[in-house]
Amino acid sequence: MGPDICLASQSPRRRELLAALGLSMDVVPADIDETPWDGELAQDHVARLARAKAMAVSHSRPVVAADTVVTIDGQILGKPADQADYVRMTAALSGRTHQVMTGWAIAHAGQLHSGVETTAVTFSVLTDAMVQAYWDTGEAVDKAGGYGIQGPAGVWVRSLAGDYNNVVGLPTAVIARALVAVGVNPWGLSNAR
Ligand SMILES: Cc1cn([C@H]2C[C@H](O)[C@@H](COP(=O)(O)OP(=O)(O)OP(=O)(O)O)O2)c(=O)[nH]c1=O
Repeated sequence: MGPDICLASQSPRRRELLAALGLSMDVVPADIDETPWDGELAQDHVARLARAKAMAVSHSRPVVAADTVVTIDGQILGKPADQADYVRMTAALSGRTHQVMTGWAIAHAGQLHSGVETTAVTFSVLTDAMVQAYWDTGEAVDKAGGYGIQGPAGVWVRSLAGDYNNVVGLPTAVIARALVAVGVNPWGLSNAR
């Protein structure tokens, strides 16, 4: 019968989140340009990239893709280019509330289902020592906004509103509902709301 889904992502976090739901999958990363367009809003950006990733992969099973950014003051924070970029990002996030937006898309049988999920995260004030110590762990580089909530940077969080998994990279509750709609349903969920 083959796997339940195809995951169009190189992110180990996304693979783990979907595996934790009990889904089996083929992994076929989609390599697309992730540069925001001039003036592009964060929610439009993540929606566009998630759809592009899902459509870039062809597979007989539903193709799941996502894109995550951190946004604050109208700025899109992707993965830091270098340490100076990371320091700039953490300065913007320190002691304040930012939004983590994940665009998701499921391509199947010529149809595309997609959406954007937002989680609000409030950080404590970050000291220079905290920012340097976290950089030294090496965890900042491949993460939107320069932090991973699931690791040592979890201690920076004062409060969170929304889906925690969405911050890690996939809004699993919403994705599960969308998968049920395309016929993947290992959970016995009905389509009733
Ligand atoms: C904010 C935050 C981001 N992240 C990660 C999730 C994503 O992997 C990454 C954002 O980059 P993305 O471009 O969304 O994903 P990716 O490049 O890792 O994988 P692909 O494009 O193939 O799907 O940041 C965390 O792991 N924890 C966090 O708290």
